[in-house]
Amino acid sequence: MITLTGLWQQLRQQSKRLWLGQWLAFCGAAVAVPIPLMMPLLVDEVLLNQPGKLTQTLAALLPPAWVGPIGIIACVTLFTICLRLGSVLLGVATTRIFVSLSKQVTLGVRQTLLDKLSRIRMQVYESLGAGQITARLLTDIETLDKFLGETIAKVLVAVLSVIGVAVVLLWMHWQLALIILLLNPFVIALTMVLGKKVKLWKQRENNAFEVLSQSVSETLEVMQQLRASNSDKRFLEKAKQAAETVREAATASGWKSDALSRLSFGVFLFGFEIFRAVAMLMVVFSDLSVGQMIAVFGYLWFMMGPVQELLTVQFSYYAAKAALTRINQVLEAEEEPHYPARVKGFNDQQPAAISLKHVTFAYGEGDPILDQVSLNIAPGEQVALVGVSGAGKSTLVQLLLGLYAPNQGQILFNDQAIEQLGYAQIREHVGVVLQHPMLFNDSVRQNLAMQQPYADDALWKVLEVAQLAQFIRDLPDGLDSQLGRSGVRLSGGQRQRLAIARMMLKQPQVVILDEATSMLDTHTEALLHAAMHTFLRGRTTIIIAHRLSAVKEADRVLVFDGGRIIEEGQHATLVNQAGSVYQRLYGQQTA
Ligand SMILES: Nc1ncnc2c1ncn2[C@@H]1O[C@H](COP(=O)(O)OP(=O)(O)OP(=O)(O)O)[C@@H](O)[C@H]1O
Repeated sequence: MITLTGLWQQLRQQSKRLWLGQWLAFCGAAVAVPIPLMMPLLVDEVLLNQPGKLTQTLAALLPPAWVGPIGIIACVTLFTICLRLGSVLLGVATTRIFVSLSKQVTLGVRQTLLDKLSRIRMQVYESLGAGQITARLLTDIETLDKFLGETIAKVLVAVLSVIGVAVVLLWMHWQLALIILLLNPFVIALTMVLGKKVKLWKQRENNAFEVLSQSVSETLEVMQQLRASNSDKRFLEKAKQAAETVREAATASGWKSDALSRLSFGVFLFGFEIFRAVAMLMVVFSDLSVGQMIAVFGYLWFMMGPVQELLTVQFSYYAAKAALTRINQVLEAEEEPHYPARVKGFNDQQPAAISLKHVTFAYGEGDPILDQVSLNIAPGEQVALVGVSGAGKSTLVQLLLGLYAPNQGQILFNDQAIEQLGYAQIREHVGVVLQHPMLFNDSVRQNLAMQQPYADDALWKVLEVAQLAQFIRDLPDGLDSQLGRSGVRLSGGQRQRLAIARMMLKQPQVVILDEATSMLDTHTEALLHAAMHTFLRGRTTIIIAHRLSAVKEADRVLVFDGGRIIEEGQHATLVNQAGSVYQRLYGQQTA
C-alpha cells in the first residue's frame, strides 16, 4: 500500500537534492521578503521628508552629490529590481529541483503499479478491465503527480514566505501583525473541513472517467466486429453516455472545488479588509506612519500569494488521497502465489513428463470444470485432448501453466510439483499456442521475438517451418513489416502460423497447441504438420483440436466429458469402438 507518508520518505531518500532545494527555497524567500519594505520607506524618508535609516545607510555608501531624492529613489529601485531578479532565478532553480524530485517519486508509483500487474491473479483481471487499470495508471497518478509537484515545490516557499512576512510584520507593529496572523489558522481549519468534500467529488470524477475509459477501450478492441454487425454506433453511444457522466462529475468537482477554494480565500480577504481599516485607524490614533502603513499593506499583498497556494495545496491533498485510494485498490489486488524455483525440473536435452493427480478445479464458486482428473503423459509423447465444446480442455491448459491453481490434487512436471518448480520455470519451458493468438501493433520481428534478441536467421528458420516465410518475404518491409493493431493485417491462419513460429523460437520442452491450426486450410495444415514433425520429435506435446486431421497423428487420445477423462486410446482403436463418444465426434470426419 502506498501512503503519502511513504512517498515523503521516498523523497527524503534523495536527501542531497532535497536539502539543496530547501536551501534555495529559503534563499528565495529571504530575498523576496524585504521587497515590500523598500518603496514604503521611500514614502516616509523621501516624499514625507523624514530621513531615517535608509537615508543614513545610503549617505554612508554613496558620494554626497547622489544623496538626494533622485539618487535615493534610483538606488532603491535598482536594489528592488535586483532582489526581484534574484527571487525569480532562485524560484526557477528551486522548482527545477523539486519538480524533478516529485517526478521521480511519481515514476516510482507508476513502476510499482506496473510491476504489480505481472503478479495479479488472473481471476482479478476477469473483473478488472484494461480501461479501469489504464485510468488508474493515467488519471489517478496524474492527480497524485500534481499534488506532489505542487506540494514540495510550493509549500516550503509559501510557508517560508508567510513566516518571513510574519517576522517583519511583528517587528514593524506587533499588535497589527497578531490580528492577521491569528486569522490564518482559522482559514486553514475552514479549508480542511471543506477539503474533505473535494476528496469525494474527485473520487466520483475519476470513477466516471474510469467507466468511460473502459467503455472506449472495449469498443475499440472489437471495432471491426461491431462495425460488421452495424452495432458500433450503439456502443459508441454508450461511451457517449459515459462521457456525459464524466462531464457532470467533472463539472461538479471543478466548480465546487474552485468555489470552496475561493470561499476560504474570501474569508481571508474579509479579515484583510477589517485589518486595513484597523491599520488606518492606527495611523490616526497611534504612532504608525503612512509609510509603515503602506509597507504593512504591501506585506499583506505579498502574503496573499503564499496563503492562496497553501489553500490550493490542501484541496489537491484531498484529491491526491482519493487517487491514492484507487491506486491502492489495484496494489492490494490478490496476487497469484509466488513459488520460487526450488528444483531444476527441466533438462534442455530431454522432453518432460507431465502428470496430474486427482485434479479438481472450479472457476470461483461454481461446479467443478475438472473433476478428479488423473493422467500421465510420458516424455516425448504426443497426446490429443478432445471433447465437446466446454468440456474443460482449455481449462486444463491454464492449470498446467499455473494461470489458475487446482482446488484439489497436484500437477507435476518430471515428477516435480508445480509449487517446487515455480511458475516462471514452467512458463519458460512450456510453449503454448492458442486459437486466437495475441499479436501486437508492431513489426513481424518484434511479434516473433517478444522483446528478446534473436538473430534474423533464427526467425527465418521458424517462419519456414510455420509455412509463413514466403509470405513475410513478399511483404515490402519483410521482418520489419508492421502488423497493425492485434495483427489485423494478417489473416486468421497467418496469425496462427506466426504464433506457432513464435512458440518454436522458444524451443520449449513441452508444446501445447490449443486449436492452434483451426483456421488453416487442410493443405497448409498438412504441410505445417509435416514440417513440424522434426521440431516436435523429442518434445512432449499436447494437442487440443476439434479437427480430426490435427488429432489422429497423436500417440494417444484422451476424451474429456463433464470434467473427466472418459475414454483413452489410439485414434484407430477409439474410432472403431462402437457407441464411444470419440466415434460420435470423429466417426463422421473419418468417413
Ligand atoms: N475464466 C473463466 N471463468 C469462468 N468460467 C470459465 C472461464 N473460462 C472457462 N470457463 C468455463 O469453463 C468451462 C470449460 O471451458 P474450457 O474453455 O476449458 O472448455 P473447452 O473444452 O476448452 O471448450 P472449447 O472446445 O469450446 O474450447 C466452460 O463451461 C466455460 O464456461
